[in-house]
Amino acid sequence: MAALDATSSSYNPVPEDPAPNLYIAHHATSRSTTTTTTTINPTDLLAHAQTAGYDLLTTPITTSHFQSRVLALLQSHVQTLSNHPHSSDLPAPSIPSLTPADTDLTPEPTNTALIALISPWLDLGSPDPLIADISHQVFSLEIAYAAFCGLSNILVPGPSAHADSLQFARVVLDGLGVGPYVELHVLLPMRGGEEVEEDVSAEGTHLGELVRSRFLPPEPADEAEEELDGGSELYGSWETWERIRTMCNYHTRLSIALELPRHLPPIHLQSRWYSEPVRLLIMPRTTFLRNAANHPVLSKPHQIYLSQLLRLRYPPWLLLSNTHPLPLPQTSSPDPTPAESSNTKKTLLQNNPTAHLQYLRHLQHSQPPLPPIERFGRGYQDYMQSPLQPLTDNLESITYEVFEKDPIKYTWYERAIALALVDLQTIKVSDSVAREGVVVKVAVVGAGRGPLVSRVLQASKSTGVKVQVWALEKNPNACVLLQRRNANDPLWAGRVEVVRSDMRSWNGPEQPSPASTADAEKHPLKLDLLVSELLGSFADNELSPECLDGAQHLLHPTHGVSIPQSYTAFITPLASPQLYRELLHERGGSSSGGSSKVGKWEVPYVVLLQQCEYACTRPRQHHANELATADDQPKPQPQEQKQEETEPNVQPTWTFTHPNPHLPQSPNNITNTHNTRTSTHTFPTPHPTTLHGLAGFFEATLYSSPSPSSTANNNNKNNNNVKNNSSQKETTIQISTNPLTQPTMSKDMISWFPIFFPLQEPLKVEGGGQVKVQMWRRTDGRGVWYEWVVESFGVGGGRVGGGERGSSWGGMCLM
Ligand SMILES: C[S@@+](CC[C@H](N)C(=O)[O-])C[C@H]1O[C@@H](n2cnc3c(N)ncnc32)[C@H](O)[C@@H]1O
Repeated sequence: MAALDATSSSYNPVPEDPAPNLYIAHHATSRSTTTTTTTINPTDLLAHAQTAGYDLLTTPITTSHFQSRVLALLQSHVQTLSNHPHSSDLPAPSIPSLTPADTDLTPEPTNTALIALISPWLDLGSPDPLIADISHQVFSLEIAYAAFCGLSNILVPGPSAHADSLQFARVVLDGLGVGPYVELHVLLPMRGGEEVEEDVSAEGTHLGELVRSRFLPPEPADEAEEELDGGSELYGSWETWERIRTMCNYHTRLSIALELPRHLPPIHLQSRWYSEPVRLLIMPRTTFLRNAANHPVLSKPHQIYLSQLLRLRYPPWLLLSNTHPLPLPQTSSPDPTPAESSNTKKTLLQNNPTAHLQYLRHLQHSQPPLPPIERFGRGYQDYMQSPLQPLTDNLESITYEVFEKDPIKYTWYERAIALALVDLQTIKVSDSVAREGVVVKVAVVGAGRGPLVSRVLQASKSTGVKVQVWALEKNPNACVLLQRRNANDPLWAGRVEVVRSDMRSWNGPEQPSPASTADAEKHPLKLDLLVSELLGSFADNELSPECLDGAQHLLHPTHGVSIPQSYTAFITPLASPQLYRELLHERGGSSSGGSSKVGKWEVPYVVLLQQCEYACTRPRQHHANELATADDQPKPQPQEQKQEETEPNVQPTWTFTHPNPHLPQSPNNITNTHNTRTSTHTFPTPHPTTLHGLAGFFEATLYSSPSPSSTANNNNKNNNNVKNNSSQKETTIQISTNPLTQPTMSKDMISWFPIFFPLQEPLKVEGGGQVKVQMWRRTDGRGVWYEWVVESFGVGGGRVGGGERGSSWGGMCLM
């Protein structure tokens, strides 16, 4: 069991569902307070923007006066170069410090609501060293002055078409060093080969136009080469970003300002950007359509994408770009005549200066409710926790309390128990032992505070099958509650025998009362049903196999049933720059913040995955457990719609079955080698990507009944995870965290978040290449750990990278 660490003080058990946070900025690419008006400075303009309903405002750092000064300096230098015999030896001119005429910014307390704009006429990453140098100097001056004035969010125009993106990245890295608190947001289009509107509308001379011809890269040699470029162009902008952030070593203060185009790119590319740190989302006027009433609206795909982004733990800020000038207060005029007044109303309707803003506010307040797992895990999205170790540690009551909030798990267990009770009764009745009414002997092993014990008693009541119940728990503190509950809970009514023991050392139920001693002597007391919930996010990672092996001898050898009967772990490659960045920069040397000796790369983490991408997809398949009727299908959530045609390629690793028919007898099983596992996987990778680890899930069969007609099933006609196909004569209750099967097996179950096996080095994979994964479950008889190796292969099959072995040996689960 592994979802929330409930001991965290920020855990809120009854989260409400307020509108998502949405900060909206007014952005004008040509805003220049000195050229449009001499009276309005950025501070006053911000006040007007906030009065109009905006939260934030963008502002240039320097003025057109500064631009003219830099251009004049550059031109004079170029002139000198042309007259100079050794022109290449001359250093680039130094840009003098800013003067009051060069900037309208002054330090003000309200400046935190301003987003500073690096001059769009710079050519950072220019192939011409002179232009690159001048641009770099201006860039540093602007960042330094913005930081001085208290503006910490800075929008940096992305590299121009001919720029060297590594040179650009080098400059950005320097910029991050200029101000210790500034956050740089690099402006990029979603699709490669597209220009952002910002560049198109930049005013004045762009330094890129002044690149000397000898520095321009050669034109593509022939058409074939052009075609080659065109093939990877779709991901071109993302690949530029990938180079920038790799060069900047996943800097925590570096993120993306993404421009949303009028036509969104394919869903796989949308998903890619979704997984990246997009902090600013630029919405030019052209992103909007007009509805029948001539109001600006977003297309359905834009709305869906925005909804996904708004559900993020830190939704991006929206920049409404070049929609309308800010409404400024008018100078007073005499009252209008009725005719004038009517005309004004019409004009306002047609040309409402905040229509786009109002529409976005409307979207903000009409978002669909969050699914239960997101509501439950709010604030924990992409937050990595070390898995629980309920075998070695004794859990707190509050942790059990959080488990017990699951709306699905316990109900599904009760249904499985009811099915098993009915089947076991049938078997025992047919057995000559039971002549005067059958009693099914049930032990809940690892009973915690007793919720599964209650479910056994409830199932007994609903099916009419008599039970004798033991509740075994090794946590002495939980045993106090179990005993108290047995005394006080009317359902328990003193009928439950509480046993404080490790299940592996329990010798089994006591002999029955003297009245039936003769019977007991003939038939040693064995359990009919063993109920446990020892599953971790990767199924077997909390040592359920080892614990249940140790209790297997308690079960009746021919008809004894374990709930769960089996469980399988699943994996898929994951791209998650956020998790990688956090591990790299924000975690100390160890997984638990410093006190433990375990390296932070040496443990798998339990994490509610959100801002990530399942990097390996395949065409959508029909899953065996999906129901035929569309009505029963869960309505797709916005995030799931990206899986309309493709789905994550999630593959099974290994399975454990209980009771294990092949369990070796002592002393062999002391070594535990029968519980080691190995799996090998190949994942075709359709699009270029960079992997940061593996995501793990599980599916468990709680109980699969051979009987087609069961009371439990008839009582639960509405449950959508019951396979009841009379031709197969099977009724199966399953739970799942696998994203492919969870919606049909156990939708809305919240007890388990996925597990994440990190890669210490991000692994690049070509579009059309393959990822090979090997996983091992290993043991030395003292503990259990995992090892994982991920390799990338190119389109031609050659090995591209990877191969380092990840291992959780240092943080192994002790047996
Ligand atoms: C995930 S909790 C489940 C508690 C409860 N059955 C429920 O579903 O809410 C697992 C419980 O098993 C107990 N446990 C784990 N290993 C055990 C062992 N070897 N013997 C007895 N109890 C064990 C833990 O102390 C913990 O209370």
